[in-house]
Amino acid sequence: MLQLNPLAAMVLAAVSGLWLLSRRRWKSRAQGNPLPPGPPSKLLIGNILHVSPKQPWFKLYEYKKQYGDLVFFYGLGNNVLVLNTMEAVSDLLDKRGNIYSHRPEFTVVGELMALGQSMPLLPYGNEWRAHRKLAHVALSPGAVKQYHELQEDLAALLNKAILNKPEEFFSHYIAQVQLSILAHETMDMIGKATVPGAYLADLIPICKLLKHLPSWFPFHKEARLGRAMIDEFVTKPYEHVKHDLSVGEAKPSLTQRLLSSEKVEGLDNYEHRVKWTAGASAMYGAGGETTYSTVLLYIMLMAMHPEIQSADRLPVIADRSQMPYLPAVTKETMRWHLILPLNDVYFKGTTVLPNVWAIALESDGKYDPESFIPKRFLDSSIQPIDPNLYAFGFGRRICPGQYLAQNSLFVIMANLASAFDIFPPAEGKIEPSFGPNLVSYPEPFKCIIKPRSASKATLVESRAGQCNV
Ligand code: HEM
Repeated sequence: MLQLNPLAAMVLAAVSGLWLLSRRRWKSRAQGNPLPPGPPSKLLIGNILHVSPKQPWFKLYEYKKQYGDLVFFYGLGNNVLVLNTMEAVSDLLDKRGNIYSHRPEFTVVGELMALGQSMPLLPYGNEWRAHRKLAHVALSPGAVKQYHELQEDLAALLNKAILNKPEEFFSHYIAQVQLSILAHETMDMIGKATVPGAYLADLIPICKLLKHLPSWFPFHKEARLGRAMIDEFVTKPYEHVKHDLSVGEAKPSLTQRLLSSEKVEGLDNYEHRVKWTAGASAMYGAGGETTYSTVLLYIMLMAMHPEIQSADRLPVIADRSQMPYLPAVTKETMRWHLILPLNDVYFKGTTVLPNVWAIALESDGKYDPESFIPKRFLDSSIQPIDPNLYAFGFGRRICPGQYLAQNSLFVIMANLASAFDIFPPAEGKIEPSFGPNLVSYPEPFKCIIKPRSASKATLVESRAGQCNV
């Protein structure tokens, strides 16, 4: 009898499986079944390879122009449905959120590195619900008020750091939110590993079997390292807050809020869940990546458009309703470059991808969609879609940190706008470019940041002196 070694058997099983799956789709199209259109396909590999794993949003935007509101990709055991309009996204992900709220499985980062226990990767179900309940306690619109003072202090300290060393603006914010080297490296590793298709085992379902290969295979080594980094990243800050609570010195934070408030009713395994909810939030947003990259993007856009900056005192979060121009600048910053351009859900074998990039670039009928023009959000003759409706995701998976993030963005941007003028670099000009990770933040760039006046500089110094952090 023919003896196959395990690897050859897996490869054979993979190829046969793919061939069968691909034939089914191929036949379905040939029989006129109503699959949405997509780029031309080939037997065995379908058309999935038209979705590049590197910054796929650019190509997907082109496909929208070519194939319309819904575009379908398949092959190598994957089905991907791309939704290109707000209507399509809202029909599926908001109105039918009960079925479109699963996540695709990530074998390497989710299972082998154990990140699958964090909220963003948890499947839709009881464990995920428990994490969302906890997140709601700490991050609901009412709960985030308790962080106002802290956020205002952090914005004031950022202003001071920039005043003292304006040329180091790129790293101040990281220092500000106390992202240690470990956190930064872990975030970078997670950011790379969670881009769809980063590992073969995630791109080709049958390759999930690769996880059964002996532990000396190189990708197992990489996974073990990743697992240890993630574990330390989640456990260390948690233990730190627990210690501070025990000696009565804990500062406001998600973990502090959840450990010091009444336990949420009906939740067992409380500490483990708190640790992972706070850890996941740290990883996904509060850790800084999302807010940090939006702030960097804002500085970059201000340097490219110095004509639109002005303000005359250091603002607080309560000022938001009296400052209509700044929210317009914030919205336009979020629209002009989405820092989380991919967020997908999973339903019965199909990954559903709201193409937020294409939605952001949808024409408002008046202003060029690719240009940075904040006044589009103040012009009553048009109704551009508010980026807050798509930048934070959709349906039941919508970002639980959005209220905290909106406050952070407002207070940081308002403080920067009030204290500094931001100009392009003395030599050359800024050519915007962005990293390839899940959070797509600006690549380092140079600009000139100067205090508006000597009195502004004094105000920045004295406000920073009153901080409690
Ligand atoms: C500008 C800042 C932010 C942006 C643009 C943003 C955007 C998003 C988006 C688009 C999603 C949905 C992702 C998906 O469906 O795959 C998401 C999910 C999430 N965000 Fe945020 N976020 C921001 C800040 C924050 C903050 C400050 C926190 C926590 C304090 C946070 C915690 C989370 C968590 C835990 C999830 C996963 C939710 C789930 O899967 O149920 N985010 N965010």
